[in-house]
Amino acid sequence: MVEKRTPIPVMEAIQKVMKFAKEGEAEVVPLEEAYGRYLAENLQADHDVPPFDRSPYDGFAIRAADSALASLEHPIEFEVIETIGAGQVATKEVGPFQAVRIMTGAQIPNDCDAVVMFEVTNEYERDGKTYMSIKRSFRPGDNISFQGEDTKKGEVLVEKGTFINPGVQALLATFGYAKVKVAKKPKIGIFATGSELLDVSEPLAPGKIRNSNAYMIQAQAIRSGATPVYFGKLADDADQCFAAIERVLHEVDILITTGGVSVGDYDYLPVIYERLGAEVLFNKIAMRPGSVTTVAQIDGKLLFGLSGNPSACYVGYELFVRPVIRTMLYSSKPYLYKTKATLLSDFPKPNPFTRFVRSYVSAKEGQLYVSPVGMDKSNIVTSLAKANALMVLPGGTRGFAKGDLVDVWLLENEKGSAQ
Ligand SMILES: Nc1nc2c(c(=O)[nH]1)N[C@H]1C(S)=C(S)[C@@H](COP(=O)(O)OP(=O)(O)OC[C@H]3O[C@@H](n4cnc5c(N)ncnc54)[C@H](O)[C@@H]3O)O[C@H]1N2
Ligand code: MOO
Ligand SMILES: [Mg+2]
Repeated sequence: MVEKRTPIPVMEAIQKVMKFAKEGEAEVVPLEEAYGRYLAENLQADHDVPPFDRSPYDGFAIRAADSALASLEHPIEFEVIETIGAGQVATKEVGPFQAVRIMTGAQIPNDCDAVVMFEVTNEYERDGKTYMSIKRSFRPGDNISFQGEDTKKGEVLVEKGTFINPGVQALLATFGYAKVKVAKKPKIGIFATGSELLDVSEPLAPGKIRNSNAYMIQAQAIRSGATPVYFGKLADDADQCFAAIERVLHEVDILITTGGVSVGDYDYLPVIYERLGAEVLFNKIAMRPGSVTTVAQIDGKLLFGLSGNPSACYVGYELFVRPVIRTMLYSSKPYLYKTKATLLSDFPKPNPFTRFVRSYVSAKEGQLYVSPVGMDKSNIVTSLAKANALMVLPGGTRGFAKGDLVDVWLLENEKGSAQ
């Protein structure tokens, strides 16, 4: 008799899995290799930026008070006593009506408190000395880029768990992080099960299909910040699958299998979990696709039995595996980024279960729009290539119409959501 499974709500299933999600380990990498990783500690400013008052322009540093009486009719003359570029510091004291020729980025000389851009000065030589004159007054602080105006010493600039993008990379360099503490990439073991599966390079044969899930999951693993370890494909043979899974389990942080989790004669994963002594957290979820997604744990290690159907497998990874990975990578927002978008076409299908429609979200004039990207069936593979979001249609709804505002979960957004 066919086993009767009781579906649980999606959110409940996610919570059951997340009970086993814990922070991973950290490692230190050279700054050059930090891009694309996740910070294992807060990035804190260990000095003010800029570290000294500096000139934002090429011009002349002056004592503002000397310019107080300058006007169109009465230009004020300054003697230029020195020239400094960025990286140099003034060596002379600046007295009344004296100026230092200063370049962008150079430290403001001690006695000066304003900078005059070249464009508003008149520069000339007289008796072997250099002078410049100005026709307006300046206030103390005019055209100065002040110490600490960018950031103050001690400020937390980027939090632990943040994806290191080129901007974070710049900050790491600014604060002298030649080596960066990042989250170690979790190792995700992958098996594709199914006697029908061909290798990518094999020609099609009757009844057979190429194994696409293994490559899709490897890419999803990398996208979520993990290292995939592909162990190959397994025929639908309980003993062979059990032996292979048992052999590699200790080598990885998480193990994913695809296929063989439903109620078919050759769906052996349920038997394998039992033989391993693993606790099955759930084996039926009130969602489409991916209703057969099964998750088990053994000594706290998670085993994800993703569906063999490509769309179901894809959605199963993003909903259940990704937040576990992101938690290991120290994120406080491990879930897909959630927002809302306006539906661009009717979606009349009723939704007995919560439906995750592979979709494309686009922005136009400040508004987000969403449209499904292909046939909405769990065995469809082509829609996945175009999807950048999952449109989430709650269970118990009777379909949606063009113009409705619907929930969308973004697949390619690094920020994530806290829940
Ligand atoms: N009587 C029932 N039958 C089915 C149920 C059910 O509740 N009662 N659930 C259906 C649903 S929903 C899904 S989803 C599938 C899940 O099947 P399995 O996870 O057991 O996966 P398989 O049987 O091994 O394969 C299903 C399908 O996917 C193809 N496949 C498998 N692996 C790959 C791969 N690596 N790359 C590409 N395609 C793959 C496979 O050839 C099958 O076509 O069960 C329904 N049945
Ligand atoms: O697991 Mo199935 O994807 O609900 O079609
Ligand atoms: Mg099956």
